Amino acid sequence: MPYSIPSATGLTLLVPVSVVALDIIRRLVRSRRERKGSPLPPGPTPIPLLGNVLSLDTNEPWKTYTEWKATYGDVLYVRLLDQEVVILNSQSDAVELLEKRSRIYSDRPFIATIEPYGLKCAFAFEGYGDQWRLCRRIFHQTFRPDSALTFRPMQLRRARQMIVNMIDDPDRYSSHYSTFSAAVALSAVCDYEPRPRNDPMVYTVDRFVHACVQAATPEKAILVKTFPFLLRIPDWLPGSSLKCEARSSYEWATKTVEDPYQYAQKRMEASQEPTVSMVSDHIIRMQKYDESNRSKYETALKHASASAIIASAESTSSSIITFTLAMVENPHVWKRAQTEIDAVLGMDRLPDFDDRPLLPYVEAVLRETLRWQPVVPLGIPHATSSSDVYKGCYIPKGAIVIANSWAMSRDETRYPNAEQFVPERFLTPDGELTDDNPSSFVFGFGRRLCPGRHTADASLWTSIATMLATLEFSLAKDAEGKDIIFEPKYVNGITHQPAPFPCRISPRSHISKAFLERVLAG
Ligand code: HEM
Repeated sequence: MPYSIPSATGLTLLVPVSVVALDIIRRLVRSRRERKGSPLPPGPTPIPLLGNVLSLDTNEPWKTYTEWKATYGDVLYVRLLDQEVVILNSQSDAVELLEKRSRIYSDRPFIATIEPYGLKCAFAFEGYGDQWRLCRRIFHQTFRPDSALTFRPMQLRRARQMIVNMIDDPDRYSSHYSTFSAAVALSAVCDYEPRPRNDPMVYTVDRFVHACVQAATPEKAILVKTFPFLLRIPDWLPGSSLKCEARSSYEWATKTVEDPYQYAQKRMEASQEPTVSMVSDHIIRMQKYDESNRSKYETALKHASASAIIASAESTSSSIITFTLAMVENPHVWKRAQTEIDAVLGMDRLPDFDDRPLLPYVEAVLRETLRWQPVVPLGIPHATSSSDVYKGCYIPKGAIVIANSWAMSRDETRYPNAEQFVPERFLTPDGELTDDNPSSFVFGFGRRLCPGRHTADASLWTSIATMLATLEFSLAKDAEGKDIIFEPKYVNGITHQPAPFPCRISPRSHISKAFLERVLAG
């Protein structure tokens, strides 16, 4: 065979690949030494260096992990290059480890895309330390259950405003959901009232979320982790698209952090009256700190505010899109919900939070929406801060630990025909609600449990109940009046939501824009 001199490109690739390979071997040897013979949890056989990367569906990894559950069980171990990952497929194991042993399981892993995509501003990705604690404390003061109750009138008003927008421009339903979801957070964070449509602050948040959300998973970060130079190559070289995407995401992140903060600051300066919002409350508290602590506090406040805005905008609107898809596919569900609503409320008023206990079927629709397509199917990955032994298996220090909500939602013994949208599964034969609530797994576990869940629950209930009371959902029609049948597609990343689909959303016969405007006015 003729001897060939490696090309410049070959050499350029050879160096980083060799460094990565040596690092993987070094870590694997160290991990084996530390285990002292204890087995790792069962899992698919990894191939040298790459581990299980090639057997994984990186677009919907939750499905692969759920399939592997059938062979390897509820707690399984996979390796993605050198990264050790433990998947928890059952709620009981997630509670056992992430809640009962939360001292070990509350860190976050290094994900190579977080920093370059500007996601460092979200404390959801912050390691388990003082900065995270401060952000979470600031966040909690605004979003804890009793404070979150004060948002309810605003949530009702925004949900009703959303219906006016839907009647005006039903085809842009997804944009109306984004406006509603961001409006709730922006109001709590900086007392900002977005315009009903085309609001600049909502636009910024939307752009940032779209730019970063698909990149922020350990499975998708593999490329950047393996070839970090991809973030440094010149714009004109092939392969620079990733760097450009990251740069654009970073720019939107900066605006998402700064704009709400500056808005609140300016309002405080301009207003004679004290303004009430997360940012203004903490700007006042901050005055008592010295210069260096104040700067730390200011960063934490900005991160707590950005986290609320990003998390609320993305997860709430994804859930409402999921609900819409379920209604279009299952018209008998919205019809049954409307019968319940009309019987309790009559036809001349809209649902209020006081009606909630009287509407068990609407509640079951909300629970089934959360279960059917969990919007954060793998939660946000946890990481171990020390090694552990669970059910006789060794869990390494630094392992990523994932609570697979998707697998929990597909548990056929708990949810028969799990792929179907069946709210009745949450009702007894007498029509009472059962004790089963998917909120017990879709919001995560332990010290990292979603701190926005009370606000999320109220936003989702009010939007779903108001939509059910006022709208009808059906398939869109083509030019010849035939139903447009479609196969749902999903946009996947750290979240999972239906991609836009054709549908017809129209007001019920007794609902008009004038009626809604009267309700809003009065
Ligand atoms: C349907 C709606 C929502 C779902 C399904 C959801 C789900 C989750 C999940 C699974 C986590 C990770 C928990 C863990 O690590 O174990 C999380 C974290 C978080 N969520 Fe939510 N969430 C929702 C809405 C919201 C809203 C509306 C807000 C803000 C108001 C919010 C703020 C946060 C924050 C700040 C974290 C990071 C917590 C930390 O790392 O300490 N979420 N959420």
